[in-house]
Amino acid sequence: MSGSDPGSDRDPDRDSDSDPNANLEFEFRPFSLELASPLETSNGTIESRDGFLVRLADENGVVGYGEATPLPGWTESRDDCRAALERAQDAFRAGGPNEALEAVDRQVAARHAVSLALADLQSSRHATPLYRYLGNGPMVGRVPVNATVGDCSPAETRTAVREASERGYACCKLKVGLRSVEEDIERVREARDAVDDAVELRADANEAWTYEDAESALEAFADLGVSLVEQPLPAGALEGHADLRRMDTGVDIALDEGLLEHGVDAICDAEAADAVVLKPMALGGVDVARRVAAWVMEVDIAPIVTTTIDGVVARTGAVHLAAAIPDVPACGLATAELLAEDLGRDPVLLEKGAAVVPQAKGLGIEGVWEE
Ligand SMILES: O=C(O)CCC(=O)c1ccccc1C(=O)O
Ligand SMILES: [Mg+2]
Repeated sequence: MSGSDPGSDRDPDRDSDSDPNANLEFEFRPFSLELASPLETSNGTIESRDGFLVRLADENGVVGYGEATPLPGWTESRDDCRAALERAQDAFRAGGPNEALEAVDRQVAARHAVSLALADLQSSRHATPLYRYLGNGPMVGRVPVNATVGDCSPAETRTAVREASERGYACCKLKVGLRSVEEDIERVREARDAVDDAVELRADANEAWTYEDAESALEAFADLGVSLVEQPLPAGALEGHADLRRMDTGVDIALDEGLLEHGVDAICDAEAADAVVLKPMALGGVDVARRVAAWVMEVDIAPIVTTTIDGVVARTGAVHLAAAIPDVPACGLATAELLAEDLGRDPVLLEKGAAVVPQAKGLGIEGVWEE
């Protein structure tokens, strides 16, 4: 974290006059959010998102919110997440923020919630929007976002991409890999045909393909002007992805599951990616994701921020993260519409293919706890 560390000067005899965190209240409670319609990916169908909302409050009434929305395969289980948050609560009361973060160090969704609540609280105290606290950078009005199109028929793909472009999206990401490569190529052909060439098309195979599948898909996708394919091969296949890059089709290779499995160093050494996908919920927080972004940008790998279809608290955190990254490419942040319900009012307006970044203090979230 680039801001001042909320717990570094903690006094063992916690004195509320000198330590603003001495009497912080730490609470959390469960929630369950249904999706508007299930999101089909080649790794399974997401039907609902169940997690925990965290709330910190200090004696002056300053509040910080965090969200832990575990997704099996990407994060710890819901049970492990709850147990970790219970430990964090105890550690918070006995020690302070640093002890709480330590208690959730290996549970990424729980760490996401605790670190986000602290960052929201701290940036609120400084009357700074979270993204400026994270990045120390300039004011940013909006970040570009992609529309997310789940697996569906070629005709439905055409309609979904056309509708997204009519709503102003300049980038659409199609989930692929559930159908044959031939049919996915057909879907991309329909998508390409449905919109102006200026609309960027991406695909996300979520590890579905063999090397041969990926070769044929990339060749066809290149002709259809697809800009990037996310995780064509299984996460373990670092060399395979490097080989796909060396085909030099013009289609960029992004690693998502592969980043979580291998980390930045191994990806750089293998020259396995043009871009990496940063999911704060799976990386352990927006602070961790911000550091990964800075690191990969130094070696010319593009950081793309996405959610795991999170509630409004985590989603807004991801918008702030994207706003803290200079010249961020289109990010997978238009996921609110995939949910049938939410934790509270959304402070992020989606307009013409961009997320309008909240400029209020902290996350800019209000009214998610009361109700
Ligand atoms: O990136 C997007 O457009 C939306 C997010 C998304 O695709 C996703 C959502 C949940 C779990 C995994 C993924 C993924 O990128 O693979
Ligand atoms: Mg992905």
